[in-house]
Amino acid sequence: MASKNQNKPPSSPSHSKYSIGEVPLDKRRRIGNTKMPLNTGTRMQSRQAFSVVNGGQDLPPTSGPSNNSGSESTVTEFTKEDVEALLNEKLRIKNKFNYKEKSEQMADCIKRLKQCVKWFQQVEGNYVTEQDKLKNVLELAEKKCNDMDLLMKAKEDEFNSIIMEMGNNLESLQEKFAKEEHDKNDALDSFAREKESRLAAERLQASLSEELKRTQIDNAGANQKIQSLNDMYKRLQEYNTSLQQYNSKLQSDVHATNETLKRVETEKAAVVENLSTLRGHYTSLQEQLTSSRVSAELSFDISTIHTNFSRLWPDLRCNPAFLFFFGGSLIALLYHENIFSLTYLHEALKQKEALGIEVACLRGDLQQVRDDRDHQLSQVKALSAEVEIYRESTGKSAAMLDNLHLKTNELESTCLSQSEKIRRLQEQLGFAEKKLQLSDMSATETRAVFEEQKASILELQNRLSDAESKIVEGEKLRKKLHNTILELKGNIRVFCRVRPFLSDDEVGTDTKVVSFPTSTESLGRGIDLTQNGQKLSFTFDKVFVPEAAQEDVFVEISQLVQSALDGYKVCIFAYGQTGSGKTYTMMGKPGTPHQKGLIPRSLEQVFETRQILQAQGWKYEMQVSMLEIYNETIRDLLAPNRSGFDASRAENAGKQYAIKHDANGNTYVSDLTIVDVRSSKEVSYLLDRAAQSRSVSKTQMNEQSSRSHFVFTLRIMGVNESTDQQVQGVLNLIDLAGSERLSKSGSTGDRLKETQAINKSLSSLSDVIFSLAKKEEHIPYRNSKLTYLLQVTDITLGLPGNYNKLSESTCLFHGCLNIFFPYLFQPCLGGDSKTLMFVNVSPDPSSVGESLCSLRFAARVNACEIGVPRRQTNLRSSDSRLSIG
Ligand SMILES: Nc1ncnc2c1ncn2[C@@H]1O[C@H](COP(=O)(O)OP(=O)(O)OP(=O)(O)O)[C@@H](O)[C@H]1O
Repeated sequence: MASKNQNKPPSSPSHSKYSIGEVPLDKRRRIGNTKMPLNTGTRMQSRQAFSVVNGGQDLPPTSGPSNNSGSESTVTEFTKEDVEALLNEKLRIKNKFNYKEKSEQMADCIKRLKQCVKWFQQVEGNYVTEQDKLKNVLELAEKKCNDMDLLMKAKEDEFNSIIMEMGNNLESLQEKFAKEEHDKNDALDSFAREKESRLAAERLQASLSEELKRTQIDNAGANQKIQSLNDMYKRLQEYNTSLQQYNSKLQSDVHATNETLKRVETEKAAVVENLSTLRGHYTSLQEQLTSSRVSAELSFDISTIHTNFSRLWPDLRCNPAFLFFFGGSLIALLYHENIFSLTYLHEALKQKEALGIEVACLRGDLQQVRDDRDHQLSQVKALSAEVEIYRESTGKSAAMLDNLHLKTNELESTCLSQSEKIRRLQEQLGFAEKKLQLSDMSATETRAVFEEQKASILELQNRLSDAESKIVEGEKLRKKLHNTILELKGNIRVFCRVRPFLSDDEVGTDTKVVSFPTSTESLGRGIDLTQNGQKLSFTFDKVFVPEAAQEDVFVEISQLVQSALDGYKVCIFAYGQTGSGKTYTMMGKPGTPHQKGLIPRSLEQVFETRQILQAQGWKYEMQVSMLEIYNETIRDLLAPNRSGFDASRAENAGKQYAIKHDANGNTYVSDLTIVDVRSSKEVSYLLDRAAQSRSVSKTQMNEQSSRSHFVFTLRIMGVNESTDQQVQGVLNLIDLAGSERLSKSGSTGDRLKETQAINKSLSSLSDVIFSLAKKEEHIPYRNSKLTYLLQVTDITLGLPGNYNKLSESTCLFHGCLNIFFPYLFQPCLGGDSKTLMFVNVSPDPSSVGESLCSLRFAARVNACEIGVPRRQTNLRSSDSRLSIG
């Protein structure tokens, strides 16, 4: 700028000249916008002074007002031309020997030179004050920055605790919600059951009512039947009674008839006896008559007797006793009065006739009696038959009666049972109605409880959504803070890890080459290396002592892994001498889960966090690729049927695995296998496969030395359904091949070639990093496959819109399907990525030289700033295509 001004014509001093106080103005603005005070009045004055010095020829008249003119304390400003003019000024003396004029001119010149020196001193003083001020400002800014850092940490802790609390709240709310849901379901179930039972009870009630009606009708019919049966029974009883009365009458008649019959029999017997006696008497009397016909007088008497007798006869002839008595008396009389009977013979004959008549009468009577008797007997027989019939009919009627009784009893019992049944049914109906009422009440209660629960669920859901939105907000804030902190820490960070002594290391050496400072400032961050008695100190972001466990190391990088899920490109690589523990740090020790390295732990965290973020609406898709760079050749470690080192060569012979560019300037590796993964187990399986395929061999320094750079890439694509946000993060985990000195390794042949390739690529890596740090225009990424790949490690799909196609096809053969697609890559090292370098160091004194080289390299990397990380987020576009970061 100064030279530019020098070329301008002196006629326009306002353009060509500038005040020295103004020159650093731009600079000052750059430093901190703190303006130096410009004394315009003083400047004008000095210009006037100069015009005086220059004889008023060079400078135009000042346009501004002149302040403090003539003041001794004012300082005149000088331009470069002024100074040069002053220095080149020659004395204009006409007379060489006019010493007075000469001395005057010289004094004037000295005066102006003094003014110039004074002005320079003042400018310098201004610079010093400005510098001090700037220093103060810088200190203040640093202090502010530190305060901010502390504040950020405190805020982060606070937010972490809030997030945890919210997480706990969410969990408890979710539990509560689940419980409420469960209760609600129970209530709904019981409500449905109650409803069902109510319906069943109603159905039962209806059927019971119908049955009751039927039974009532049956009952009415049965009652009518009973009534009619009762009537019939009564009638039958009456009939029975009448039959019994008739029977008893008949029996009494039979009895009376039997009595009469007996009496008649007795009378008959007596009459028969009398008759026989009378016959005897008659015979004797006939004899007597024959003999005593003589006596006529007797006839008279007999006739008298006969007359008397006849007179009496109508009264007595019906009396058998009289007849008997009369006959006997008569016979006795006749007998006793035999002597006198002749007299009365006639009368006797008359009497005899009368008796004959009487006998005839008696016979008639007897016949009559006999007839009566026969009649009576027939009557008795008829009665007996009737009785018999009656008895039979009585028996029948009894049977009928019994039947009737039985039937009545049956009917009564049926009636009773039906009454009982009706009673029971009525009871059941009452119960059912009560139950119905109860179930109605409980249904109402359940409904009320259900409504309450619904309200509380709604409230809980609202609270849950509030809590969720708070969590989302908190999560956003956490991410922001987390990434601000990471950015403040620097986007390339260096961790140093010292491995423990191994059995193969030099033992018995008294000198410990690696030590760790214990001062508060360097604790956990410093490492001292002693070489040839000289202690060299290094400071990194973190230094892990040999005793540090894998878990301790992972804790320190877990936040970086989280960044990959938040949509950042993250690159973690292990650098160091061969056998210093790079593979152990990245992969861990196979077969010992507690010694697993950062890669498996990172994947576990990624998948665990994915699970947690799912609750916030995030859905992630992950893709994995693994490759190695061996002797400047890319090898696909997930290529199909790749089981061993040699096999891979044959298998992948046809594959290009070339890093290419497309028309958009994107770079991709062709033919690389990408596998969709859904769990850390799947990735572990792939890692095992890759480990088996890696180029490993025994060296003097390491039993199992990795002869290649191993690049593990996990591409994370996240979509938040609720916020329509998308993130694309990349996690690159790289186990570099170990650096080694050719002299020390003693490699020859293929091993020598390997070692040379490794060393070349590592030196290219350091070149790239330092070029980035220096912000050079040209970054020599292309000097090695490793740097070219690190520049382009963010694997994305080559063809927009192919993602869905790939997902579909990979899902079909999910697991270990190999798909040969071109994949795009974006800058990883530098650009907008977050990079962490592990420098692995061996404590072995024989490796001190190598360790020093590694630490120096790491220290230089630590001092670099290689870009500002940028998060790859998008709002989902309508065609749901994932954007490429
Ligand atoms: N922190 C550690 N704790 C226990 N053992 C370790 C640790 N670091 C490394 N080792 C052991 O040291 C040996 C060499 O480690 P490793 O193979 O990881 O080195 P490397 O740097 O990967 O070597 P190379 O570059 O040759 O592959 C292994 O046997 C490993 O188990």
